[in-house]
Amino acid sequence: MNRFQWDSSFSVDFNLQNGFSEKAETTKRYLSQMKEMFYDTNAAEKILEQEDPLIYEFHELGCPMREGDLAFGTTILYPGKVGEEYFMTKGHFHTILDTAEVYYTLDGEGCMIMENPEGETMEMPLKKGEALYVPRRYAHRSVNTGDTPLVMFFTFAANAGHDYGTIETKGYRKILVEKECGPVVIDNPKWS
Ligand SMILES: O=P(O)(O)OC[C@H]1O[C@H](O)[C@H](O)[C@@H](O)[C@@H]1O
Ligand SMILES: [Fe+2]
Repeated sequence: MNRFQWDSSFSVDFNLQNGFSEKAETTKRYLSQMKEMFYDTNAAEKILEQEDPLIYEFHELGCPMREGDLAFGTTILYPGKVGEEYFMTKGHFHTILDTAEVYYTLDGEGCMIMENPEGETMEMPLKKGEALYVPRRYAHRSVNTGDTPLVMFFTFAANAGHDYGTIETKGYRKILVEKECGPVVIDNPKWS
């Protein structure tokens, strides 16, 4: 749905603390929709016996997928864990692989896990007040390592597209888990 005139100028409210907007459309992802993505499937099943927690939600503006436009919005990733693994977004490659993305952390703390099709991986902290550049060709998944919502503003080429398939079937090479010393990046035991 195009509620905005993308060939004209417009402004949108985004709350600095919670990322919410009156104008944007909300999409919610619950644990039941992504339980296979966490490495400890038993821990996920156990949580789901009691409740189906909201893992994250994002707020977009229905930008047309046109070359030259910029899609933007916010993601609110809630704190929590499935077993030792922190709540995270599904993550994706862009269908047009050669397109980058910028994230600005409005609140909370976390980590961006990235990998390219050649298997090179990168992890970068998401810190309140910092912008993070996700380069072309890298799949990106954000992880909340704190105990408050991780709130991020993002923008990317409107025609980039989302490719979940590769990540959904193979998973990420690296995952972020909580150990006694704090958050640690480890090899994904489920990765194949
Ligand atoms: O697409 P997901 O991995 O579920 O993440 C949710 C959303 O958050 C990101 O910030 C992206 O820029 C959005 O395009 C994306 O759809
Ligand atoms: Fe993206």
